[in-house]
Amino acid sequence: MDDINNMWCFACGPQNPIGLKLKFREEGDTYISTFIAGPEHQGYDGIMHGGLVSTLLDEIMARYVYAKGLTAVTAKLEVRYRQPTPIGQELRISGWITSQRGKMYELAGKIALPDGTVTAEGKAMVAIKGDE
Ligand SMILES: CCCCCCCCCCCC(=O)SCCNC(=O)CCNC(=O)[C@H](O)C(C)(C)COP(=O)(O)OP(=O)(O)OC[C@H]1O[C@@H](n2cnc3c(N)ncnc32)[C@H](O)[C@@H]1OP(=O)(O)O
Repeated sequence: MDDINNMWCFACGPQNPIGLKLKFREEGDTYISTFIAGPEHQGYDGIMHGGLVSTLLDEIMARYVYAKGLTAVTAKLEVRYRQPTPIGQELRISGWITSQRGKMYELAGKIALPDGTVTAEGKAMVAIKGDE
């Protein structure tokens, strides 16, 4: 999983022509990204496809562990779709660590609209690969 090939990550790889090209920053103990979905990301008209909503949550949580210098993979992902996630509005995607036991991190995440409405929430177990 070297970084050269990781440049093709569907969610964050800058070289992936059909990827989401997410960028990230850390605010306190929270990892943040933003995304505006287009019609190419929708399922039903005007609504982001649920699989891509879960991709955003998966990425913000697993990549936070990766950003801490660890090779991390998602072992379990749970998504609660609270209400439709619209296209054309800036989505704020955030993730944070809730616990750690050995090589397993537990994280939570959410997607919020500019007015603060939460459209989806996630929980993940993220495993560290190898001897890190
Ligand atoms: C610039 C570019 C950047 C690029 C940056 C890129 C960031 C990309 C982020 C994307 C994130 C992804 O989508 S990653 C892709 C999707 N995920 C994957 O492909 C992962 C596939 N699964 C695996 O590789 C494996 O199953 C692991 C590593 C998760 C676990 O395997 P393992 O290491 O052999 O561990 P194993 O012996 O099974 O279990 C060890 C302990 O963990 C527990 N455990 C294992 N799995 C689970 C589970 N799902 N839920 C609860 N507990 C679990 C076991 O009970 C055990 O506890 P005990 O008995 O010891 O107490």
